[in-house]
Amino acid sequence: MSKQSNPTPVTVLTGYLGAGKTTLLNRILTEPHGRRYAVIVNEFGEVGIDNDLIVESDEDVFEMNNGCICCTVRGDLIRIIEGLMRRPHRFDGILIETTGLADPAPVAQTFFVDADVRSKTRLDSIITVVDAMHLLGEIDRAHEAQEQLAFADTIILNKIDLVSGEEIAAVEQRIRRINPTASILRSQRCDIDIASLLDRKAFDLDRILEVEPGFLEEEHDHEHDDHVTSFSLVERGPMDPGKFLDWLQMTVQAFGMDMLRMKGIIAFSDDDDRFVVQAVHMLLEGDHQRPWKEGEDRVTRMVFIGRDLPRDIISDGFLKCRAIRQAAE
Ligand SMILES: Nc1nc2c(ncn2[C@@H]2O[C@H](COP(=O)(O)OP(=O)(O)OP(=O)(O)O)[C@@H](O)[C@H]2O)c(=O)[nH]1
Repeated sequence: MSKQSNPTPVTVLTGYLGAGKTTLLNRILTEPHGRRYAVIVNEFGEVGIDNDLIVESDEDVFEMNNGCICCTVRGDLIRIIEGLMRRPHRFDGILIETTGLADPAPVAQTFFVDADVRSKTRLDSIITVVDAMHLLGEIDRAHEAQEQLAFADTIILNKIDLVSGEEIAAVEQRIRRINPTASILRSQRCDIDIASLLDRKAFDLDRILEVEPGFLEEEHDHEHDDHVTSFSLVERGPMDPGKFLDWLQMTVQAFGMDMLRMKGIIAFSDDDDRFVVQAVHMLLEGDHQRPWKEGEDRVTRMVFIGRDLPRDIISDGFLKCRAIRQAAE
């Protein structure tokens, strides 16, 4: 257990939309590496879904849903960390999962410019997860993805099952143009040695100051890409599984180019299990997750994040997938 005088190590998990951050977080929370973490999760979108996709564990998980961690909620981040520091013996480190659209600079800066936070914590590592299949298609127009790579000391080149050896080499080359020094680990579903990622003193302030000389001085003025927006769909009645899955497949095909990310928890008619759907562009996954709990609201919630997605069309199609109840019911 850490002594109070030792600063608590902080690991920041970043990476563009759908790269595999939650997959990595779930491994960190379940694999036996002998450390306990307090976890801070920030998500983009009005309806919280990420927290439902994180494995249930003994760890304390704090959600920050009221905005982007790198902009409006930084004060919240400081407050959460200060709260955690009042009970330092409950955990060995802090993990922060940022949204896919976060600039990691202001998050990292928090650990240097806030005197109270700086005295009690130590930024240990910035780990950036990369989607080997989609990075090259997005990187030139996604400023945030470039920042995430530039700030990383460790890059996890994930989803190597979806690309060829030559494609992996091309992605690595592109990463190296942005960040020549970070260690790059290849993975499938983030299957890396978790213990080797944690508490490793990898963050190097001197290197960051080379990349961004004003890092410690100014307030970072971060601008998000205005074309990337998000909307949510919520429905309290059950959905028809056949109609819903057909519609979703069609939607992903039709709008996948601009659909950066989709996630949903679906309540199907005549089904006692929650169904989880996720897409990154046209790659769609869906599976039963766990039974609905006693008293849990069986509500369908979906979040779409994309470039100029036609909300009305998607919403209309969604509503047509509601299960029709028999008049006798
Ligand atoms: N084929 C394949 N799919 C993967 C791999 N890693 C993650 N996925 C899938 O990719 C999707 C996104 O993974 P997440 O871990 O939720 O990604 P994220 O970075 O947390 O996504 P955000 O919600 O945008 O923050 C999910 O459907 C995962 O099951 C991989 O190595 N190979």
